Amino acid sequence: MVPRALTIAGSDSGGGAGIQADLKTFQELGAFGMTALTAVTAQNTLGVSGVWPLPPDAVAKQIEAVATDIGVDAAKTGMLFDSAIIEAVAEAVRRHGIEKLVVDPVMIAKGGAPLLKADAVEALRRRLLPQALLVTPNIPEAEALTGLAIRTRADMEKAARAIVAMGAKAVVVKGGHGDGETADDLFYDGARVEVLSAPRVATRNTHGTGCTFSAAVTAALAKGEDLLDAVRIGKAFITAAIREALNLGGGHGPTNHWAYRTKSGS
Ligand SMILES: Nc1ncnc2c1ncn2[C@@H]1O[C@H](COP(=O)(O)OP(=O)(O)OP(=O)(O)O)[C@@H](O)[C@H]1O
Ligand SMILES: Cc1ncc(COP(=O)(O)O)c(N)n1
Repeated sequence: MVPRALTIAGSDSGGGAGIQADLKTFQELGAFGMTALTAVTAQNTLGVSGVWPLPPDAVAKQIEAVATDIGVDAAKTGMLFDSAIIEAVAEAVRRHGIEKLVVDPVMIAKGGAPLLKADAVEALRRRLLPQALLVTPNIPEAEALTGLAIRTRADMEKAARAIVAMGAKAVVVKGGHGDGETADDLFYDGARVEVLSAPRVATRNTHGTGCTFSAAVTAALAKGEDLLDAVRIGKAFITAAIREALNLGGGHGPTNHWAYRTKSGS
């Protein structure tokens, strides 16, 4: 069988984040990529200059179209923009029995532009987290979801436990926003805590790191990997992509989606 992966996310015209990052990542890992677009953004390495959300119905219809014909082995969500789109996605995921769901709770772009309305955090928490196999917040997103302040490893673990208590089966609290020697992510599935660590790369070219990581995990899940192995593959994929990040544009350049395939053995 061909592994089939769906991304439910926004478009980044700059190609480094959003559905563009997701499709490139799916392709690199040998999964057939499909999309349900939630919003169009005008965006480059310098920031976001426009956001146009799609009607919630249009998002639900795209999910229905692919799920009822091609089939979905695993799916991820990225930018969802508002609570009406979140409701439509949650309902479509439920109706089509998509069990391997990775929720990347995208809230704010690297340049500071909001990609989720402030009043939609509650819908994310209430409607989508209970359906998630894995949630992948960065530290500010984990703080927004839990109301906790996160400064230490113990804080990350506390937030991870709170997110699993909201109904998600597992969580990775990503440590990319820290400033230590290593970029450490904390995995928790209700039973075990695992820290995934990689050397921190000194680069400003980190546009789309979160999208790329969650897409790699989703592709690995579509291929039948178990959850922790899929997260390990995601970590190896994003580490290679950041190590070989592309110096494009005048701001935060994109990660390199082909680095895992071409460089990870070297
Ligand atoms: N400079 C870095 N060096 C190595 N790994 C990094 C670096 N920055 C982020 N990572 C890793 O990249 C992955 C994504 O984490 P990050 O915290 O950047 O996500 P994010 O903030 O959601 O991304 P985005 O800003 O694209 O939404 C994590 O595995 C994190 O540890
Ligand atoms: C459409 C879209 N989705 C997600 C992100 C987050 O990525 P980043 O925080 O790296 O800018 C983005 N910038 N644009």
